[in-house]
Amino acid sequence: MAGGTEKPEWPLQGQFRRYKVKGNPCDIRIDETGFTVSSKGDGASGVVKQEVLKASDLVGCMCMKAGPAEARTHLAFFTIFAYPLNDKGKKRRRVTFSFEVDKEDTFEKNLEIAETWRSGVYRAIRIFGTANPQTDKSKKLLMLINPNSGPGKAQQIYKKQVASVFGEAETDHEVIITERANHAREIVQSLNLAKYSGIVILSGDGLLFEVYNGLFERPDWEQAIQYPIGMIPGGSGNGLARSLGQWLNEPYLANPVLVSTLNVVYGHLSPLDLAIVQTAEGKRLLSFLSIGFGLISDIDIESERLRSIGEARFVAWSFIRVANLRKYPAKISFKRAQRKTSNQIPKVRPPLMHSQTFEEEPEVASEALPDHLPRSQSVVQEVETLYTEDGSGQECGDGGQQNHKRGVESENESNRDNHALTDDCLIPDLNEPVPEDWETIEDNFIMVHATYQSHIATDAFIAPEATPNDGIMWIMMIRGSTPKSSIAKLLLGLDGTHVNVPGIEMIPVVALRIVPASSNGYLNVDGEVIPWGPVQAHILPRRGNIMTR
Ligand SMILES: Nc1ncnc2c1ncn2[C@@H]1O[C@H](COP(=O)(O)OP(=O)(O)OP(=O)(O)O)[C@@H](O)[C@H]1O
Repeated sequence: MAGGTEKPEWPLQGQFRRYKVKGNPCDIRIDETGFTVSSKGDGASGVVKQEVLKASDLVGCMCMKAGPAEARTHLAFFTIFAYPLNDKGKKRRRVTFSFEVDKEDTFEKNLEIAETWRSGVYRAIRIFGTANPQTDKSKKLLMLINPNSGPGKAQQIYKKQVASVFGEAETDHEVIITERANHAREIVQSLNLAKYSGIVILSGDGLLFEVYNGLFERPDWEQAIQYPIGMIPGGSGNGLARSLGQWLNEPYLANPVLVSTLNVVYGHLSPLDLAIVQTAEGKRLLSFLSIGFGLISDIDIESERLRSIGEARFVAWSFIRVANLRKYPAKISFKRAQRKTSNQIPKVRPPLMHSQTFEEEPEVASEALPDHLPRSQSVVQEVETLYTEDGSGQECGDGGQQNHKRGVESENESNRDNHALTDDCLIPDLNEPVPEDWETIEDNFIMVHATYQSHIATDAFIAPEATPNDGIMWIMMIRGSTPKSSIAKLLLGLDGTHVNVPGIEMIPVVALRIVPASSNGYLNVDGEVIPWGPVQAHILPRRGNIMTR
């Protein structure tokens, strides 16, 4: 066994003293289920306290040497990092365990033992994850940060929250701060995808829309859109990150950034539904969130002027818009999905399993930790300096001077129609009549919004039954005849209960055509405006790959 006892391999068991914690040495063990530490109290009764961290809550392990204050220079140390749920399952918290390795006379030999434990921790993490494909850990991630997203805090979020978890998890990555609208799109259009294990967005949904459309515009788009994507919320519209939290039954709201960062460091890939949108000009766009017009779209677009207040902008603008309801004459056609019925209360998911910890871990403050050893691979990023793609350093804060630009009308002149799709066989061209098995509703509408994710924003739980990969677009439809009281109820709580409010129709579909009959309005795809006019979308079930736990 590691730690001075014989058998090296698996599971690892040993006895070590905890760094800077008084008391007897602890028995520790790492196996497929995770990490267990048993500590015996003083005295004859010697109550044994056991704590268990599930493998799925472990993120990494670091080996260290003694700091300058430590006289026993032959010691080595290892620290295990984990993010278990708290006892009520309402939040994830950081837990560290640091151990001294004092089995041998020399630092080098003790370090070897510490390294065995480090490998054991990563083995436990990997074994837990074998059921799902994972991102290729031998390559680095490309992280794109929009310094102007939402209230402009994305770089701060990276420095203060994301970089430390990436360091603990040895998640090698390269950061690019986007310099202007469409920068991310241009980067991914010509990116050597083989160089990276995936792309992580630290921003709002708008930057992911750019990335997906950059991938969609590549000649190899059919493979490119399957590229692993990670999403860490940093904008004012974070619908996908919130939807993933909902699906995974994570306590997302307690710490959205941590929960989403953990999705990235685990790097399991889950299939993600995407949709192809065809506009009247013959353009095709790739969408991962929603398409619609009317009330919610208007609120999303018009509240843009309040973006400095972050996600609260949607609520604030709702009050203004509901007082001045607009109605839009239009023809809505759709192919109904076979598998779901509409307007149901969502099923409650089983609670997550907890790691078994008896008390809040007395966290070892990072300054109290021994010195980190330089690692063989360059895996811990310097937090102060972010790296551009060519490797030249770029100080945080450089990239925020560009104006935030909305809309995709003019941005992609070169959007050539190279998407001769097998999937297009499903649906006719936009200027052809819809097939006979489609349904059509012609009316005045307060809104029509089709979403493939449960949330289109943190507070907008539009489609309670939607999961990221069920192959369904949920149309939420409100007709002009719906009483204002129903609309008010809806906007007071887009919390999933709205599906039972009279006048709110939820229709599961796989394809949708919108033909507006009014001269103007906002057509919204993933929070971006596209030109007002006929448009249709169809689902590409499970075509994307999103990083999840
Ligand atoms: N450096 C930059 N300066 C200005 N705009 C940028 C920059 N980088 C990216 N953008 C643009 O900002 C848009 C919105 O970004 P994002 O979605 O990340 O933030 P958001 O606050 O959530 O925005 P939204 O208003 O779309 O919800 C992106 O579509 C992108 O085109």
